[in-house]
Amino acid sequence: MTMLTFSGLFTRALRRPVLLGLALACVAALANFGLLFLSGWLLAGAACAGAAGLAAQQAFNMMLPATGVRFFATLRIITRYLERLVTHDASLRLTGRLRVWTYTKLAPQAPAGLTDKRGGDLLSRFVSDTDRVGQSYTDTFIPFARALLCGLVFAFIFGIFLKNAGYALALAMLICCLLVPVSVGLLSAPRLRTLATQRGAFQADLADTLTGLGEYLTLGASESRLLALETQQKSLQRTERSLATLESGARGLITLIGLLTTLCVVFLAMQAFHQNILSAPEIPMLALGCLAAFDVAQPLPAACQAYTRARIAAERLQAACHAPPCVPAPVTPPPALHAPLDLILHDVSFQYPDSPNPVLHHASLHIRQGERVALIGASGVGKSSLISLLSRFYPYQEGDITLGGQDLRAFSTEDLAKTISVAQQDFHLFNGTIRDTLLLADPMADDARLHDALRIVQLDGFVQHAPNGLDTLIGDEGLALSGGQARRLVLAQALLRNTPWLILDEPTEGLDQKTEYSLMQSLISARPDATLLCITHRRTLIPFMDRTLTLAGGQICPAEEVP
Ligand SMILES: Nc1ncnc2c1ncn2[C@@H]1O[C@H](COP(=O)(O)OP(=O)(O)OP(=O)(O)O)[C@@H](O)[C@H]1O
Repeated sequence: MTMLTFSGLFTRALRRPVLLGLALACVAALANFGLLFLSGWLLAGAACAGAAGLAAQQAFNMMLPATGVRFFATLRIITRYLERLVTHDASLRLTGRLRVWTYTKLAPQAPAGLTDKRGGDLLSRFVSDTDRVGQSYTDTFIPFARALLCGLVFAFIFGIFLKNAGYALALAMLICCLLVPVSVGLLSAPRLRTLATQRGAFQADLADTLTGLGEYLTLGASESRLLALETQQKSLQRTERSLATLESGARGLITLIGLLTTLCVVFLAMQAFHQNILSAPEIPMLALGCLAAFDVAQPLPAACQAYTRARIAAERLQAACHAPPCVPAPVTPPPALHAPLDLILHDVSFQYPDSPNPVLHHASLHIRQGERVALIGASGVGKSSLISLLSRFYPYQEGDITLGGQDLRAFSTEDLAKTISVAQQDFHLFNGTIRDTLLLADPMADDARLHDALRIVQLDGFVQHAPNGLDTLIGDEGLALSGGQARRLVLAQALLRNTPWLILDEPTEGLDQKTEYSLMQSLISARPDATLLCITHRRTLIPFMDRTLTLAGGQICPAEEVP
């Protein structure tokens, strides 16, 4: 069912290249058959003429069949090349479309809908599963369609020369093209399901291990982790070996059936020769043609396994992509925002999906445009969760939130990002240079603007002394930076976005008091008009704010009112 869904999605656009690929594959197979068929006749005919004396030698026309052999040999090479070109191009394009489709389904689920999914497994679905589904036409449809179409033609040609040989070939082809591959497919299916689960778990564990290698080393757990990965790798190899054994066993069986059929054809041809129905050169012609005919059946066991692999991959993709976004996308374009861009929460209640405890419980709040507000509260009370609500990462269950008088539900995360810049507490930095990191926030910013943002967050000195200035690499997750430097780089990104609202979650965590003071001073003088919501545990930031609110027990109230 899931494969059909994907077929419906993609075949229309790719029907032409897939059909062209199939036509080329059939021509290549027929050319291969013609080559051996004619070569058998030519060799035997030339030998017979040679043995029959000078007159027979001179009467034997070598030129025409030799030209035919050359023609088939050339045709086989050219059509095989073109078939690969066309089918690989089609399958790469299909994989590309599938990856775009997967992305468009996964992206709206982020971040809330992806918290229960493992990064390595998701990556494996995104890369390997899309690949398998994308290649299903070239790996499955084309080999099967070619085998059935060409099988019919081969049997028909044999039937022209010798009816019984045609029937024998048709029966053997039917066994090799349907019975053997389908049996392999059925026997492989449970193993392929196990393999998909094992591979997903292995890739997820491997990704986690590589990400947390430092932690494993410092915790002294690296050896046990490597041992666990090795055990997983071994069981993966065992499953793969059993699949390879099944596939090669089936290929062996097809070869055996091909040889037995050839013997049968030779036997029938000998009888026909004695009855003067066939000439002597036609016996090796039919024998070699019979061997060539089975070439199209050889890839079918692997094709059946490829089909099951693709079906499982399609199911895995559907499973990852089918979930609706945690926050439904607005159905109409976002309304225009007009000043004043006040933020008002009225009686808002929120709890995480599958969590019994509400984080916000009938909470209310009013922040006027241009205000600077600190939000404090005990750890785990829900301060960062409030940011997630304002970024539309999660839906709130009760109450209303408005920005500039407009309901927040009318905006998507991307719409809101045009008005609100957020520097998260748990940020992510991509591996790249300082310049790349900053340009993510404002791709049009010139060096002067980048340096200006770095100056405000007190990083200009560091960048000036860095070996490559703005082109210094920051490493994975900013590993080449200190915690405070990485946090300030994220702050610089938020500033570069130049939005009227700034929400900063613990912006000065990890900074000494002097740097913290300079940073806040230059931030406020650079953006005196910005509305600032600053979540902090640090009392040192409070003098920079107009007022302080406290979040406690799911409610937000002025700090002075907290008992
Ligand atoms: N994605 C999530 N799914 C379920 N529960 C969550 C999720 N994120 C946070 N929580 C829970 O929600 C509560 C509030 O967490 P939150 O991170 O908002 O607290 P906080 O006030 O920002 O804490 P801190 O000051 O330590 O950063 C916590 O009990 C936390 O366990």
